[in-house]
This record gives sequence, C-alpha cells and structure tokens, in this order.
Amino acid sequence: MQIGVIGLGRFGMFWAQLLAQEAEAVYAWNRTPRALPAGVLPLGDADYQRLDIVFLCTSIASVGSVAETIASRLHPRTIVADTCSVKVEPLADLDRVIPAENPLLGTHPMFGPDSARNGADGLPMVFSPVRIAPDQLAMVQDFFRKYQLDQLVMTPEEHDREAAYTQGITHFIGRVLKDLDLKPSPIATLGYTRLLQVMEQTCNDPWSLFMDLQQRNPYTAAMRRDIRVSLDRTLQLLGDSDAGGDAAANAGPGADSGAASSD
Ligand SMILES: O=C(O)C(=O)C[C@]1(C(=O)O)C=C[C@@H](O)C=C1
Repeated sequence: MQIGVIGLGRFGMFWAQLLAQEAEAVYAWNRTPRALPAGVLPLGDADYQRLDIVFLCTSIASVGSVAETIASRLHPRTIVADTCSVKVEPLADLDRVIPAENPLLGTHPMFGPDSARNGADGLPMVFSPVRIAPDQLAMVQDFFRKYQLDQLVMTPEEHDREAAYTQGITHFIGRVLKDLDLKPSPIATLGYTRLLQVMEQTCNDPWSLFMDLQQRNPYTAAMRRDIRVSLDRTLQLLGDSDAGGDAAANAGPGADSGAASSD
C-alpha cells in the first residue's frame, strides 16, 4: 500500500515510522516542515494521486478543518482514515468535508509511542467503517495483519462508549494523580509504581488530547459523574464528614459488610 500521513506531532511521527516498516511507500506532511523519520518521504501535491489511504494524525478538534485543506487534492479512490481517540464527532465532521466519492474509514490504534515502545503485537486497533466497500476494508485490514494487531470492527458509538470507560477514565485518573503531584518513593509498592506509570504515560500526551477525550467523547461526562458518586460513596463509608450528599443513599455492596472485613 502507498500511504499518506497528515500531521507529524507525537502520534503522527510514531505512526509514519511504524507504517514505513510494512508499506510500499509512506509520504508525510506537516503544517510546519519537520525532519521526517527514516523511510518516510515528503508528501508533495503530485504524490496524492498515488495514495491508497491517507491517515489524518491531527488533534480531534482540528481533524475536520485539516481534511478540508486536503480534500481537493485527493484521488477519488484514496481512502481517508482518521486516527482519533474519539470517533463519533470527528467522523461526522469528515463525512461532511471529504468528497462523497472518497471512501471514509475511522481507525483508532489503541496504542502510541509509549505503549508500543516494544512493538505493537497483540495490541488492539479499532476500525469504524463509515463509507467503504468491503474489498477496500479488507485491503486495509490485510495490511495491518502484518503487525499482528488485535483488530476490532465497531461503530463509532460503540467505540466511544467503550473508550470513555477505558482510555477516558485512564487519562482522567492520570491527570488527577498529576494534580496530586505524586512522587516516586523508596517504599513504593508495585501498585503504586503502576499508578506512577499511569500518571506519566497519560501526561506525556498533549493537553489537547486530554481535553478532547474528556469533552468530545459524548460518553465521558457520565464517566466523570460516576467517579464523583463513587468517590463520595467511598468517603462516606469511611465516615468523612465532608463527603458529598447522595453518597449514603447510593452506598454500594460493601456498605453493610465494611466494618466486618479485614485485610
Ligand atoms: O502510547 C502512548 O504514548 C499513548 O499515550 C497511547 C494512547 C493511550 O494509552 O491513551 C494515547 C492515545 C491513543 O488514542 C491511544 C493510546
């Protein structure tokens, strides 16, 4: 496959480099010129005609406007794919701005430069077909089989609902831990070390990713509300006098037995 990558931020750089391992050719472009990773060629206007697929590796908020800037250069057979961590809103934006003849495929590699530092084998990648022929989807999935990923096909809604409670909750907790200013400790338990890893990995990503994950996934607000209720309920169980209002009424299964348990 001949592949284009638009946007060479932290993820785009990683993605272009990874694709270059197995693609026939990878062409990449960034708004401000950047040194290209080994094996990646500059994407000039004429090169658009060669592309089987172009991956948009820009922020969730900007994917629609970036797509608008490339729309007129696309060859009609080129598949346009986003790589956003949220699917419903960016894919609706792309559906509006990408020419009707171009196939459109949502993708979300559930990994990045930190989590795939030692390779992407076995890591999940989501495909959300929006408008794409079965043989074109098969071509893309065949290509990614070379990376031995765990491929899942989901609707944008299914993805966002699941991601709110997996990636969304992880980044939320990571930023809360950062706000608490957790530090390494000579007596760190394995669990504490893992907490520090969550904090570091999530805070390595740009702040805009955090904001977009929390504000542009339609299901993350409910996740954050659930966290607040659980926090209040847990504080209430501990007898903290300033724990929030409804918590006692919602007290969970541990509420009655808490005093009797020991560990
Ligand atoms: O590996 C990393 O650097 C990442 O932060 C990857 C990570 C994450 O773990 O949340 C971040 C964004 C992508 O949508 C998928 C995964």
